[in-house]
Amino acid sequence: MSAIKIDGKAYAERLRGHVAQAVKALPAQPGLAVVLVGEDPASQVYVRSKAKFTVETGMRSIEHKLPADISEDALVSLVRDLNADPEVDGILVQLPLPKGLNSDRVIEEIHPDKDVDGLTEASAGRLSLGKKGLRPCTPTGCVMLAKDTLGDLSGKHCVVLGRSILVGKPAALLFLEQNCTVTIAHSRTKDLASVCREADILVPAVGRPQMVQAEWIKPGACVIDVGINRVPSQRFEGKTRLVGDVDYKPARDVAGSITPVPGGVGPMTIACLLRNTVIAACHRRGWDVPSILDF
Ligand SMILES: NC(=O)C1=CN([C@@H]2O[C@H](COP(=O)(O)OP(=O)(O)OC[C@H]3O[C@@H](n4cnc5c(N)ncnc54)[C@H](OP(=O)(O)O)[C@@H]3O)[C@@H](O)[C@H]2O)C=CC1
Ligand SMILES: Nc1nc(=O)c2c([nH]1)NC[C@@H]1CN(c3ccc(C(=O)N[C@@H](CCC(=O)O)C(=O)O)cc3)C=[N+]21
Repeated sequence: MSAIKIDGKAYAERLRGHVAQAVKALPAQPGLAVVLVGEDPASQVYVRSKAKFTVETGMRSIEHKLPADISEDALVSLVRDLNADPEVDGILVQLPLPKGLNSDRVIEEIHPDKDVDGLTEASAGRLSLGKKGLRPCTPTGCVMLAKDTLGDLSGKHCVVLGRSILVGKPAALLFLEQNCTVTIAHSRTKDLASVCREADILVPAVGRPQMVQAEWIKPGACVIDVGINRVPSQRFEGKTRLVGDVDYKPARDVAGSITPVPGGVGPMTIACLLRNTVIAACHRRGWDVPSILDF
């Protein structure tokens, strides 16, 4: 039996359609500011597609591209200007920042009401306390795909592999919010294979190409592969290709459902960012959040 392929690309397209519909019904156009520091090629690709989809869904995209040698104070002062700008509803500072810039300090400057990445202390605190707030995009995308595939997640055992601030830790909290029984595994976990094999929902977010083997997967489990790893292509010399943290082909024979890479969680991250921008705009400007954005 081959696993159901969870089509994150199609789900993300649908979600962007809902965002566009929501935006049309608003009294004014939300704006998303993206700050890119330096010339990292992967970051440039992401920022370009964020801007493209922001415009496609009817919102305003405000892009700030800054040289890698910008001072931390200048960057902080840009974030403060964006906080004060009434036309800006969401602020995203693309990570990682070039060496020498303290990303903690810069992120902490973002006003929590505009924190569409969900990375400030205020947003993280609200998530961990179960209060309303902006939730991190990639973990939200993971929950959406799992719910779309499995329905109610109550009582399911979810194993999150990785505990980063951007992905693993918030993913664990969001699956907990769905009443899952959650295990967080990481580099010090003993016998990863057996821990993973307990999972009804397995969420690898480690950044190690094809680390998760078919034998680590409980037959029938739902696998949400967050990893995005660029490796040399075997077919074309000098070219690269994207692979996840899961050894996809053999895993397909064991899992009940699985996200591909590319075309899985990646596109969901951007769609959730757009959704967060609408939610932020509604909260800030005193509008009701359109119910079409519920999931
Ligand atoms: N699809 C998307 O939209 C996104 C994808 N990503 C991708 O997700 C992956 C993870 O990203 P991110 O969380 O930022 O990465 P980090 O490097 O910040 O975190 C990796 C986590 O994996 C754990 N880990 C590393 N090696 C092992 C190992 N051998 N065994 C067990 N655990 C291990 C680390 O454990 P410890 O804490 O103990 O060191 C850490 O908690 C990357 O491939 C990244 O590209 C990231 C963001 C968005
Ligand atoms: N402040 C901040 N917030 C982030 O959310 C953030 C960040 N910094 N830095 C980098 C990571 C990574 N990330 C991705 C977004 C989209 C895809 C994506 O769309 N991937 C496509 C493929 C894209 C390709 O072909 O390269 C897919 O998986 O199908 C991947 C990864 C967001 N991140």
